[in-house]
Amino acid sequence: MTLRLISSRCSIYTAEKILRTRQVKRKPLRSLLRCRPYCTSSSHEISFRERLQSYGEGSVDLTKDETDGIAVITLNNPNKKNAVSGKMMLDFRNVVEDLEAWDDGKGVILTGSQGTFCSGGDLTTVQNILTPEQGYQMADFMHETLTRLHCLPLISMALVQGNAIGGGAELTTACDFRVMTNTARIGFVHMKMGVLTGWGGATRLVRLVGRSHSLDMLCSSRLLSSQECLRQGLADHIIPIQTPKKESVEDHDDVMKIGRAWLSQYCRADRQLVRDMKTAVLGACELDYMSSLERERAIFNRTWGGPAHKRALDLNIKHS
Ligand SMILES: CC[C@H](C(=O)O)C(=O)SCCNC(=O)CCNC(=O)[C@H](O)C(C)(C)COP(=O)(O)OP(=O)(O)OC[C@H]1O[C@@H](n2cnc3c(N)ncnc32)[C@H](O)[C@@H]1OP(=O)(O)O
Repeated sequence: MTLRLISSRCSIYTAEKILRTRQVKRKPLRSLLRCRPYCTSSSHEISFRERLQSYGEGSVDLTKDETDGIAVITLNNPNKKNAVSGKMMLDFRNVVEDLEAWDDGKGVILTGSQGTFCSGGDLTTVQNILTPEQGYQMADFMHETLTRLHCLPLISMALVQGNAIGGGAELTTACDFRVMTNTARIGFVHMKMGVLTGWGGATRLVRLVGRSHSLDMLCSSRLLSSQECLRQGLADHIIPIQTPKKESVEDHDDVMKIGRAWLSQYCRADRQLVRDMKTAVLGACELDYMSSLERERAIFNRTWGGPAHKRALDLNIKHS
């Protein structure tokens, strides 16, 4: 029943993943539903969405380049360092749904406008949804959006300039790669703000950097330099910025060009191959060993003897 409800809004594969995410330690679904403290019936969800919409600053914008198959999601609320308002949470969901339907895509870049990434939840929106029930609904909504982003068959990269703070730091963990400029910082400042990670960041961070590094990053609330992020395995690449002063808006285009080129190195193969390889890797991260092998076999079988395979064989390639 729940699977059907979710799958009316997204692919079966994504729906399976969302359910799996919700099944804490493989508990039966029924016991998980008993754990959910608040009713999330569709009427509750609609009124919560209306509430989010009323906190209407900023936008989350999507551009899709059909030539190279790379899309860009831009968090756009520059007066508040791209803090995510209620409306932007809704925009974000629409953007992810759009990407789920984009069959021609290979990669996606998540970035912020005007030389900075994101300063977390918009504190005005936060002030207006402070009841435990509203907090739960907001977390549930963002968990689903970010799980669906994480599960896209596109190779995803967070391009971090300036600061990724609180929820902004959590957003970076929903991507496959994190590329930072040398002056950028990531800070899981939640505990300093008296709250836990509301957008699923702790769960994903532990999978990225392990238990002790995660506890260090989460419980210290400190801002991590790009060099530290690289050392700890949170960042994958650093883009050097020439100017020693603060990053400016003018840098943004250059940084985007370099970031895009960095992601493109993984998007050179045929569109379907890129998507299939991402799906296989995702399965290996999220499924048990045997299920992942089964999925990998099925995906492999789609490529074997296909046009890309035959073309490569005809070329008699030497891998020097
Ligand atoms: C589940 C997610 C979780 C939650 O929602 O509870 C979180 O995200 S917790 C973290 C919440 N975010 C913060 O606490 C960030 C607070 N902001 C800062 O620390 C700084 O503004 C910083 C480091 C992001 C940027 O510093 P900088 O010196 O470059 O800029 P300003 O401080 O002058 O900021 C400019 C302007 O933006 C406003 N601003 C910044 N962040 C937010 C925000 N999250 N919500 C609303 N408004 C924000 C800031 O107040 C300034 O406004 P102004 O009117 O010009 O004073």
